[in-house]
Amino acid sequence: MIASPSNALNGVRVSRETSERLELFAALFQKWAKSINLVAPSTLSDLWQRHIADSAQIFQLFPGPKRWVDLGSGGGFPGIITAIFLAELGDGWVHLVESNNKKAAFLRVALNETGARGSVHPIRIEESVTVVPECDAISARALADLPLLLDYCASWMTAANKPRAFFHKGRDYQQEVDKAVGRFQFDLVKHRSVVEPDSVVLEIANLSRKIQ
Ligand SMILES: C[S@@+](CC[C@H](N)C(=O)[O-])C[C@H]1O[C@@H](n2cnc3c(N)ncnc32)[C@H](O)[C@@H]1O
Repeated sequence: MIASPSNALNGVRVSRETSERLELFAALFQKWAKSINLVAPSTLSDLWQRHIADSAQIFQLFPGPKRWVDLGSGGGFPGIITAIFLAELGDGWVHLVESNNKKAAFLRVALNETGARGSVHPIRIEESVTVVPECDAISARALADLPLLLDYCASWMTAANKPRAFFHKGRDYQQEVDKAVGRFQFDLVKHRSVVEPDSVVLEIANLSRKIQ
């Protein structure tokens, strides 16, 4: 095992193969970001820390082969990074749901060129449950507030296999949790972000809707 290319993965050790895939993805991302707005341009100079390391922590929280759904994947965070980690294991799969056609095209190229394990669904999240009927884990970053995320995920998360969800959230996450508990019951683990001191990753399991 070697350190990541720029030592920017906050102590996460990755194999040479994964490191090379991440580097390839970073180069593709920089190239495409010039013509498509994949992330806020002001964050491009900090791609490794702000986006790749931030995304890598999701797979570290729930490692191993799994069927993932990444909602609103945008430029691939965290879905493509999870799919790159899975490539080394040769098992597991990430379904990337992204309704913007240009971003979906980029995601396809990124999967093909890095050999990551996933597929792109250029559709609305609201339609994706019929396309991806079962999963073990769900991720989403910078997509919606927690109540709406739980609405998006409810069909998967109330299935018998009880998937878990992992959501990046900023410092105001508690207000979103308070709003969500009005409508849902769930188990919650707050993981402090390894990248942003005030941010967290919310891990949610055993979701059910409260009877109103
Ligand atoms: C703010 S971006 C975040 C992208 C990425 N997750 C990240 O953290 O960089 C939100 C993305 O979700 C997509 N999106 C928003 N609502 C959606 C929906 N209902 N169905 C599918 N994609 C959606 C947008 O096109 C956009 O690319």
